Amino acid sequence: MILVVNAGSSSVKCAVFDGDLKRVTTLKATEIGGASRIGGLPADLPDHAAAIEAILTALPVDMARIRVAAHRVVHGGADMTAPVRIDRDVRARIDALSPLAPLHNPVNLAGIDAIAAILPGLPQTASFDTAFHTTIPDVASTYALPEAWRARGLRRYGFHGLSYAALARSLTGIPRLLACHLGNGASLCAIADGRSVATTMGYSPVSGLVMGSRTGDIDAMAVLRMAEEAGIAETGRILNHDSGLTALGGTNDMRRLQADAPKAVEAFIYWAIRHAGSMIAAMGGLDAIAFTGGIGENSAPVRDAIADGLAWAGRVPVHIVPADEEREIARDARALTGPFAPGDGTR
Ligand SMILES: Nc1ncnc2c1ncn2[C@@H]1O[C@H](COP(=O)(O)OP(=O)(O)O)[C@@H](O)[C@H]1O
Ligand SMILES: CC(=O)OP(=O)(O)O
Ligand SMILES: [Mg+2]
Repeated sequence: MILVVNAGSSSVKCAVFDGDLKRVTTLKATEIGGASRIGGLPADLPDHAAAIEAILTALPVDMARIRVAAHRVVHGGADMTAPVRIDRDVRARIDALSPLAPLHNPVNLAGIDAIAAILPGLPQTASFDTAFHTTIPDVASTYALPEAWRARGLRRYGFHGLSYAALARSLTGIPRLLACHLGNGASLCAIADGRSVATTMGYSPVSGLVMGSRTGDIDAMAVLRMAEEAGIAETGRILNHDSGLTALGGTNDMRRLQADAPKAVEAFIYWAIRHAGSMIAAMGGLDAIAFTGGIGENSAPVRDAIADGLAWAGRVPVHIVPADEEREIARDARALTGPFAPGDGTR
């Protein structure tokens, strides 16, 4: 069986799949380091390592039958564009990319290290959120910076790729699909004939849409002004943790915002529509819209407002697709570790 670890900034979702990619079980820890819960019940989880240990203890699965642990890693940089077996070199490269995805790569590594400590010797794989976007043409991924800076890897990468890959796998035959991953992190992707051709996030997951706690697009000079006054580290923290819906409406919880903070919801919807126009232009039109992620799957008012704001592009079918990053990660791990023999369970 395959153990999938999807570590987010404040949550960890673990899922177990069998060799046919059938989901055997799932367990999620939320609000790690705060009012933590596992499977909805209160639990004391000071950090991600504690959360993973508690999840593995609680999972109704014989750990001896786990053959590989497969991780979501948000930033793979310019080099890691396909799923890989994790070794010391890969671990170091994921670590080196942490400044580019400060809410994500460090907790992805915490997951990898926790598994190595709890299940020593178990093979581990990484699937990257950036990988789906390698099909984006250079014209769209290039920042207009001097060559010396572009050579250092400053370019648009794009994220939520595991979610988009799963979505594109389930919605086939759509020439120009606008995919909207609206969760705590939020992005849009122009998917033409199943391939990413444009996306709203860039060098890091901070750009594009207004998000739960990230600014979305902001003028580079405004960032420099902030860095001058607050310092680089504090500015990074503000842009990633204190901004977005949290800054405009006092919380990153869309349910509470819908009840209490209409201006914040309006900003979220307004920028989703504005950026969607850019995605539609990149595809030369629109044939369908797909929503996924916690907001995309659950908030009909947000979905309807975005679809209404795009009526000028034609009334097109709207799909709601449950985000299934975990199965995509399990699929990658299975491909890396080879076919599972019938009855194969031991390491
Ligand atoms: N019924 C709902 N209506 C509106 N928003 C919802 C609903 N359920 C969940 N959400 C929102 O989904 C967001 C979290 O999305 P999710 O994809 O679970 O996050 P993450 O990016 O951390 O995986 C939160 O803003 C939450 O309030
Ligand atoms: C890349 C990213 O933004 O992920 P999440 O939505 O899980 O924060
Ligand atoms: Mg998410």
